[in-house]
Parts: sequence; structure tokens; C-alpha cells
Amino acid sequence: MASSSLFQSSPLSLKPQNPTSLHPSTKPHFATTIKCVSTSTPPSSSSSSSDHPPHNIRDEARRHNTTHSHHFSARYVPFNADPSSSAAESYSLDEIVYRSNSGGLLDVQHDMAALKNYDGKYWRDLFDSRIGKTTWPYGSGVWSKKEWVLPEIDSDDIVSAFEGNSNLFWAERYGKQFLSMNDLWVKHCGISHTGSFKDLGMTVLVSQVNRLRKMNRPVVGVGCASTGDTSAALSAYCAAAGIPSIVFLPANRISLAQLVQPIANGAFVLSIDTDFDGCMQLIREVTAELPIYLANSLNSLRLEGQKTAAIEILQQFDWEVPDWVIVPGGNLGNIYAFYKGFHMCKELGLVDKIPRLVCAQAANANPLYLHYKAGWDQEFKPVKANTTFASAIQIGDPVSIDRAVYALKKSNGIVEEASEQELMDAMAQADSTGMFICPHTGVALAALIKLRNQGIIGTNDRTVVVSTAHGLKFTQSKIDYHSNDIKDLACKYANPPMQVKADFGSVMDVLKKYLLSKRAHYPALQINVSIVQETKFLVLNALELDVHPSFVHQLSRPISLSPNKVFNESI
Ligand SMILES: N[C@@H](CCOP(=O)(O)O)C(=O)O
Repeated sequence: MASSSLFQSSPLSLKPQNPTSLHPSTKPHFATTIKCVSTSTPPSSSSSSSDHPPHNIRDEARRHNTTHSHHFSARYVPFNADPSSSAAESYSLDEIVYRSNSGGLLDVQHDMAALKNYDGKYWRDLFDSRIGKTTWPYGSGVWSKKEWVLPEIDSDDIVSAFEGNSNLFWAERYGKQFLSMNDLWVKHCGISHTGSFKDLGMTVLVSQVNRLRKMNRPVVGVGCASTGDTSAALSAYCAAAGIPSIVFLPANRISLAQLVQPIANGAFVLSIDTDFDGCMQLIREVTAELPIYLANSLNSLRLEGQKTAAIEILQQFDWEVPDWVIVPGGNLGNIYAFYKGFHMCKELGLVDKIPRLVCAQAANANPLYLHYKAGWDQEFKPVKANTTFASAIQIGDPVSIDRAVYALKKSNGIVEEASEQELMDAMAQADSTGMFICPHTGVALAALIKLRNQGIIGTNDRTVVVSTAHGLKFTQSKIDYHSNDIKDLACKYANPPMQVKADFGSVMDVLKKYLLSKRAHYPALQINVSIVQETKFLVLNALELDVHPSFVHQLSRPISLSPNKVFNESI
């Protein structure tokens, strides 16, 4: 691939591969009356005070937040703990803890009783009122749900790039043409600050780190193991806050675009000669020894941000619940995050049900799929993940396996897998309808194709595919595919560029062939195209037409047009 010499010669040898203030009895109707101010951090010297006018959105937020009381709180508890016994073990979010006493996962547990003091309509209205504003910090899709994310953090400590609020679009042509579906949607989480859904979790984690550092907790830097997207997000948010970031990357296993992100953001980048699972093991050991805060989704704070994508989907459908949501799965935090977001909306009365979840894995890295196929009953067995074009989910020993199994069981979920051929073809087909998706989204679409073929997902089922990253991070896989240059893969939908001599006749010849090949798509329209080479004009006669009258008029007489005019007006 076209990696630059900078990276090839680097000693790192990173060669890229292929309201809170209101008493319940005074429930407001409008969100703007909600106050959210911390007492933990004094205003900075540059902040506005009563005798100085505000001059930025942080100052503006401080100025309006002159009253303070927290009605909401959250804490760490052992994941899936018996609610009656959870009081036995819990931790403040200001503690640095990633695992329970028994070594199991933790979860952020919100004070649901306090949140339930407000009804579903209240929360819907509150969240809706914050969309499309630049008010700090609610301009962020994550922090617009602050009371459900990190209720106790001072807005002043938040590190945000106004992430979230990502596009949810109707995949009309792809759905109809390839799946006979009328109601297929793509939640494009890749349209985000660093190009992936990881921004949603990272704004929360880095904000909490920012708070911990202000509290003089021993956090010198923040570190993660990554297949590319997590490191990009971590490095960007840390850089924005002036916090050192350290990233462990599996050498030669991430895309060039992903590699350059932490490098450019000033992270300390370690290229390690192992796979992601090896890097993950190392970062866990290192963060147990050094004052480096762990940013992987083993850290349950991350999922509090990621769950907001699920709430957004409901919000974007005006609080109607889709039938299915399909999420690509690697380290498996995200599938649980989606479940948690949907479940909170149901428990707090914003909606009355949750969607069925599908987790889609690459067949080359499919430990969850194998576990599901075994009926969940057997003990989970990690696998050695093989190389896959879906490199960000090339993970054999996912840290959130227990969370994923829980989410899928609770949502009557399904796990599907996709071969390299299936995921690359699905990506190419989707791209041919204008999507330009990442290979992981290709995995999700390939899973959808299978579930459609099996009749599990119906033609009118409202289905959301979660697109986890931007396709521009994965151009090399697309270049390889469209160059028909992948060993053991039939690149059926390759669309390589045509080399043409720089003369009018050659260009016209290839264009004529191209247009004739496209005529099959318009059977009712028979156009007799003759090229008058000498005069370099086209003459078109319309013979049989079944098209809009204006088009008939345009073509019903012989016309002489310059080539540009022909292409602009008739084709
Ligand atoms: N796909 C991830 C792998 C790390 O997983 P996380 O759940 O800890 O973020 C990446 O992009 O690095």
C-alpha cells in the first residue's frame, strides 16, 4: 500500500496493513431551567464573574449555572450484580478501579430511583431541547444526556468536541436493490470528530480523567491498546485537554489513516510485535504498575458515552423503537452499550420496548459467534484472531464478552458472522449506492443479508445498521478490492479506473461503450447515438421513449450538441 517512507523508516516500524438542581416537586417543562454546576472546581481566573461579561461558551455556562444541587449520582458496581447485594461492593467514580473484587467486570450504576422522579416525557423533552445548540456542554450528543452519563461531573471539567448527534440516514437504494427492504437505516457513527464511534466513550473517559487530575489523583497519562480507532479517539481528546496519551498498537495491523491519527495528535505511540489481544494484555499489566489510566472499554466509563448512540437512534425516530439494530462486534463493549442505552430508555419510560440486537463478527475473528452457536452454555473460549479486512474487530479474546452475552440474551439477540468475501462484497455493493462504508459496516451488512435470506428480518422491518467508522480510514482495502488484487477473493464488484489515451476519439470511444452498457438499465429508452467525429458533435435521435414529456421533447428531434451539453442534458 501507499505508506510513506516516514512510517516505513521509523524506528517504530509501524507499517500499516492492508437538572440536576430541581426538586422533583418542581418539575420543569423545559430543559433550559435545569442547572448543572459543580462546586468541586473553582472558576478559573479567566472565567467570567458577575462583574465581567462572558466571552466563551464555558464562561457562558458558568454564568448561567449559579445554583447548584445534584439530584443524580452514579457509582461503579460489579457487572450484573444481584441488585439486593450490590450495596456490598461499590465504588465512587472518582476511584481508579477497573475490576470488581472477584476480578469481574464493573458497570456504572445510576441512581435509577432519582432519575425515575421524572417521567419519560420529561426526559424526552429535555433531550430534544438540547439538540442543535452550541450551549456548553449540551452541544455534544453525549453530554446532552449528561444526567444519564456522568451526572456529577462539573461541566467545566468536560473535554468535548461536540461529538455524537451523528447522522441516521435512510439507505433507500441499498435497501431496495440488494435486500428488498423499505425501512433500512444506517447510523453513521463514523461521521465524528476522529472518524469513529469511539469518540462517544472517549469524551466521557477523558473528562473524568481531567477531573481526577484536578483532584490531584495519580494519573500522569492515559493509555490504551488499540486496533486503530480507540487510539485515534484517545489521543485526540487527551491532546485537547493537554493530557499525555500512550497507545499500544499491534505492528502492521492497522490502517495508515488510523496510524497517523495518534502520531499527529502527539501521543506516545508504541508499535508492538503482537496482535491486539497481546497489546491488551500488556496495557492491563502496565496500568496496574504505573500511573497510567486505562482507556479501553474494560473501563466501564467508556460505555456510558457509547450508550448515547442508542438513545440518539430513538430520538431520531421521534422515540419510535426500530425492530432491529445490527452492531459489528470485536472487543464487544459496544453491543452492551447499545443494550444499556435502549434499556435505560425503557426503564425510565421514554419508550415501551427495546429492539432486537444483532452482533456481527468477521468469521476470521468470531469467538462470540462460536459461543452463541454452542448455545451459550459451554464455557467461553477465546480464539486466535486471523487477519481480516475488518481489522478494527480482529480480536480473539474480547474483554466485554460477559457484557455482550448479557445484552444479547436480554434483547432476544442474534450473532452472525461474515467471511472476507461476504464483507468485502457487501461493502462494495453499499459503496456503489453512495455509502463509502468501513469494512466493519460491511460485516454488519453481510450479516443483515444472511438474516434477510433466512427470513428472520422481514422486508418491512425497521432495521438500523450501526456504521462504526468512516470509510476514509480504510481506503487501502477498497483500493485492493477495486484493483482486483486480493488473493483468494473474487472481487465481483470491482470498478477499476480505465486508462485512456489523451485524445478526443479515445475518450469518446470508451464513453460510447460505457453509455451503451448503461442503456440496459433504461430498457424503455432506446437512443441511437452516432458520433460525427469530424465535427466533434453528437447527434441523438430518440426512437422509443417512455419517459417524462420534457425529455421526449428534448430528444424527439435530431439535435446537435457539444459533448458537454449531451452529457449534461441527456444522460
Ligand atoms: N476496535 C478497538 C479495539 C479496542 O477496543 P475498546 O473496546 O477497548 O475500545 C479499537 O479501535 O482500538
